[in-house]
Formats: sequence, C-alpha cells, structure tokens
Amino acid sequence: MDIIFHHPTFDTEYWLNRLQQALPDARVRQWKQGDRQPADYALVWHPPVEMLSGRKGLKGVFALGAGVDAILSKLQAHPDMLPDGVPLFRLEDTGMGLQMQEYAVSQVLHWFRRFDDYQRQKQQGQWQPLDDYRREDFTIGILGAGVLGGKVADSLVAWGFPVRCWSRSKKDFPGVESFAGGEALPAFLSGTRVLINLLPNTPQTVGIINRELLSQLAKEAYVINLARGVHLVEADLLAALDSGQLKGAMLDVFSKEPLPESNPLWTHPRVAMTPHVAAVTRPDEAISYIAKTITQLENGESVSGEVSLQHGY
Ligand SMILES: NC(=O)C1=CN([C@@H]2O[C@H](COP(=O)(O)OP(=O)(O)OC[C@H]3O[C@@H](n4cnc5c(N)ncnc54)[C@H](O)[C@@H]3O)[C@@H](O)[C@H]2O)C=CC1
Ligand SMILES: O=C(O)C(=O)CO
Repeated sequence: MDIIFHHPTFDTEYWLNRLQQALPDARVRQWKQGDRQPADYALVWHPPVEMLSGRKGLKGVFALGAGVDAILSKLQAHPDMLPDGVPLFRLEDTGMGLQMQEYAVSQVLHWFRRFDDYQRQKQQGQWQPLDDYRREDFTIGILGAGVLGGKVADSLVAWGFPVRCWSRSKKDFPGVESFAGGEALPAFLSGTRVLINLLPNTPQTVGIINRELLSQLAKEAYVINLARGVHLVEADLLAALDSGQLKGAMLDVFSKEPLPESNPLWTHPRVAMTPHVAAVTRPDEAISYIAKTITQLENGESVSGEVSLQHGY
C-alpha cells in the first residue's frame, strides 16, 4: 500500500516516520511536484491541484484538520481532484476537543468572574469590588453541536453553566438544551449570554453571526468565534460592541488571516484575539486515527470521519 503526504507547514519527516511506524507494511512518501507514481491514500492540507488531479487508484483522501472548507472549495474548481466514490475523511477530535474545552472554559470564566472589568479598573487605578454575575444569567449557547461543540458543551455543563446548543438535528447531550434548524434559532439566541461558534464553513453558515443574530442575544452578551472567520460579519460585531449590545468578543479566526494591520479589530478595547490556534492538529493522535481508519478500510470495516460532500462538512 502506498501513502502520499503533503502539508505546507508540518514537520514532514516526523509525520512520515510516525506513519511508517503505525503502518509498517505501507510505503509512505512525501508528495513532490511531478510525482505521478501510484498511491492508495493521500494525506493532505491545502494540496496542490496536481497532487490529486486525475490520480487513479486512490482509495481515500485524509484532510489533516477538522474543517474541510478549503479542500472542498478547491474541489469545486477542480472536481477531478476527488474521483467519484473516493471518500474524503477529516480529523474528528484527535486531541482538538480538549484544546477547544480549554479555550472556551478559560474565556467564559474570565468574563464570568469579570476579569475584563477588573483589568479596565486596574488601568484606571480603581479599587472597586463589583457585583458577582450569577450562573443563571450566564447561559452559554453553542452554534454547531458536532464533535467539538459537543465537547465544549460537556466542559461548560461541568462548570455549572446553563448550556444550550444549535445544530441541524437535535442532540441528546446530558444537561444541554438542544435546538435544531433555522426555525429554532431565535429561541436558541434569546437569553444566550455567551455565544460560542463551532459551525463548519458552508454556504448556509457564511455570515451567520451578523447584526440580526447579535441583536437577539441577551444584553451585554459575549461572542467567542472558534470556527471560521467567514461566519462573522466583523463590521456588525464592531457595531454591536460600540452600541453596548455586546460586552466583549474573543476571536480566534478572521475573514482574512493573518489579520491585516489596518483591521479595526486589532485596536478595539473589548476584542481579544488569538492567531487561529484554538485547536491544532496533534500529530500522534491524528496518526493513530488515520492508521486505524486505513486498516479498517483495508479490512472492509465501517469507519468514522467521512465528510458528506452533499452537506459540505
Ligand atoms: N479555530 C480552530 O483552531 C479550529 C476550528 N475548527 C472549526 O470547527 C468546525 C467544527 O468542527 P467539528 O465539531 O469537528 O465539526 P462537526 O462536523 O462535527 O460539527 C458540525 C456541527 O455543525 C452543525 N451544522 C452544520 N451546518 C449547520 C447548519 N446549516 N445549521 C445548523 N447547524 C449546522 C452540525 O449539525 C454539527 O452539529 C470545523 O468545521 C472547523 O471549521 C476546527 C478545528 C480547529
Ligand atoms: O483543523 C482545522 O480545521 C483548523 O482550523 C486547524 O487550525
């Protein structure tokens, strides 16, 4: 079995060695320009078109991340990168769930304990205890209740917050109120104090966090965007912060990355940000999942992690 690998930034040597250890019978190689030799599986992130285009004999393609929006948009322009019937897989959790939990819990607690207010007071030399926030006024709403949204919901339930989620179909997560579909979105938003976005980037979700949505949140709400920059209309977020409808935002992803120097998000006092690091691919966990899945596919067993090309995630 032949496996080709391409990632623009990962330590390729490390990945090739670890993949080889996990699948000792396979021949694993880095794909290089001009390589048209056969391959059974391709492991990719931002693959060059010529790596996959017209390739015969491929049994599966693995995206080396959770979101497949970049590869799907490339496939739209170059459909022969994924011949009919060849499955596309993505990473399900593989260590990203815990990272998303760390990010969401630490930020929610930061706001809940009013560290943002105390930081402002400190800058003004003010010593002034403030009223505590109450958990019952701090409902967390998670847009996207999939692998990562589900994990984040669990961790916030454990901290005693009221948690609700919104997805395409209803979920049965312990302690989490589930809302499904467009009709249920207003009810989900009403009373939500902290909105956490973990939706995939699809034509249905682009621009979903806009003026209309933000206006339906609880007063002095907060937004955490952990999914993709295109979900959020940045100008609407800034307007909602300036009008007082929103109290703060924590953003990991942006419509353009790296965020251009001129973008007003950089200087807004109530916007905090990280450079798309909320959850990164952990090589060892990802390699275990890929090796297990390839072995299952080779044995004709059912597998998990296949992307629905119809739904776009
Ligand atoms: N910032 C970062 O470092 C990272 C960001 N991500 C982003 O997180 C996203 C979510 O990842 P997973 O949880 O693994 O995805 P998933 O596919 O397991 O979950 C997606 C959820 O969104 C819901 N959904 C999809 N379309 C919908 C619609 N139109 N209306 C309502 N609900 C809808 C689904 O029902 C599902 O609950 C990824 O697509 C990726 O963009 C993932 C990893 C790291
Ligand atoms: O895996 C993903 O989709 C990511 O965004 C990683 O940063």
